[in-house]
Amino acid sequence: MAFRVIPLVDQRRDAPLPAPRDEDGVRAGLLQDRLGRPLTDLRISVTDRCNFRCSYCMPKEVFDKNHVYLPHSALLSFEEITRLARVFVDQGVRKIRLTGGEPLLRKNIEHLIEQLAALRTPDGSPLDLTLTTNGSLLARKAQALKAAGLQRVTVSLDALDDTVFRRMNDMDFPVADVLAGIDAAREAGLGPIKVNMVVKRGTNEQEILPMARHFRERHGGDVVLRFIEYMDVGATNGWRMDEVMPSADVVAHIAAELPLRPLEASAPGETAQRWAYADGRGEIGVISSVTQAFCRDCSRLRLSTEGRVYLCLFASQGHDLRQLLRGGADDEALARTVRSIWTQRGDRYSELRARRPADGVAEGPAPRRVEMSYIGG
Ligand SMILES: Nc1nc2c(ncn2[C@@H]2O[C@H](COP(=O)(O)OP(=O)(O)OP(=O)(O)O)[C@@H](O)[C@H]2O)c(=O)[nH]1
Ligand SMILES: C[S@@+](CC[C@H](N)C(=O)[O-])C[C@H]1O[C@@H](n2cnc3c(N)ncnc32)[C@H](O)[C@@H]1O
Ligand code: SF4
Ligand code: SF4
Repeated sequence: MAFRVIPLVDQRRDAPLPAPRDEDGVRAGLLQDRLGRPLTDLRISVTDRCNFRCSYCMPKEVFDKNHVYLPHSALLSFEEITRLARVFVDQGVRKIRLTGGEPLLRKNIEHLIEQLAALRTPDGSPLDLTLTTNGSLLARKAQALKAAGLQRVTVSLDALDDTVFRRMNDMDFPVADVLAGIDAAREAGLGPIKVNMVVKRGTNEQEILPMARHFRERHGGDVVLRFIEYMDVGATNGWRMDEVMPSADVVAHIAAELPLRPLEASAPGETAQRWAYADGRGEIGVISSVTQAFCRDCSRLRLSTEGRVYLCLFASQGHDLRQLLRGGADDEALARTVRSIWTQRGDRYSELRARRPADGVAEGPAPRRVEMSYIGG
């Protein structure tokens, strides 16, 4: 596989902040973008570092050689993150996901969780506060995360077999420790727990059925396993269409042994299509970002570790809020900027890519996209 080296500077190109506008895009009290999509979901990257080197995300050949990680001074502090989160919540955000990189590597992450858990929507409701983790530190941190106010976790796990797991994440880490993390999260009450498995054809598709059997037999309906199509996100993973296993194939593969029936979406804009086991013992989800794009309902905004706002996972430029924040902007100025950014948004990368199935790559945004570990997966 050929890897190109993308120096950090490419991740830091800024889109100019739009001139603040007001009222446009605010309909029925909801801030909407140019395609009528509300802003309800904020994903915050708390670190660009990780202790895994998943080939589809942070390939060792790039991230252990020429990659420059953010210096500590560039990172938003917990107070800065919370202040921005409050501004987003006032604009309609109802769900906050902490991610990265590996969010449990960020020192004292539970202090940030405490601050975010105290936020309330304008009608006084708590937020849906969650976190995505590779599970490596979860067994030891689950109780503290729960005590700090985290509601639930999503754990990434690509295989049950140690050899296949290592092939995916390029680290010598036992699957048993991730499974212990999932058990600890359940015991701590961090449910409903979701387990995300990226399927890479030729690498881990033989693990689909063992994973389905394991989670249904051990956890029944308490853990929802979701299969994710391998995406062409970032610029370093050497993505090829022939390594994508379409969700339809995953569903057919499982249903041949364990019959499935489709379920309704549980929330508008949900990334996963849900399927129930016909015998009632739990459900699975499939996230078909490549073969069945879901941009139409995309209500997600991403805040990078150093305070840049990205309107799409495949963006190549962000809007720098840290500069405004550290330049003394008050909350109303920040809110006006957020409204302007969102109301001018028209991103729908995956939909555009799907229209060009020949090579699977859209013309849309510039090819040098930011990495998922930086923007927040
Ligand atoms: N193309 C695309 N893929 C996404 C987007 N959001 C999430 N994904 C993919 O879906 C995977 C799972 O997303 P999660 O982080 O679990 O978020 P979620 O599905 O919104 O989470 P729940 O609230 O638990 O349903 C991610 O790791 C991505 O691979 C998105 O906006 N665009
Ligand atoms: C970037 S990681 C960050 C959080 C944490 N380190 C983890 O792995 O759960 C978030 C999610 O992105 C997914 N992901 C990363 N690269 C991907 C790709 N190329 N295609 C699909 N999903 C990807 C991972 O599987 C993981 O579930
Ligand atoms: S997917 Fe998560 S665990 Fe894997 S390299 Fe990316 S950030 Fe790390
Ligand atoms: S490709 Fe961009 S616009 Fe489409 S669902 Fe993903 S983040 Fe949203």
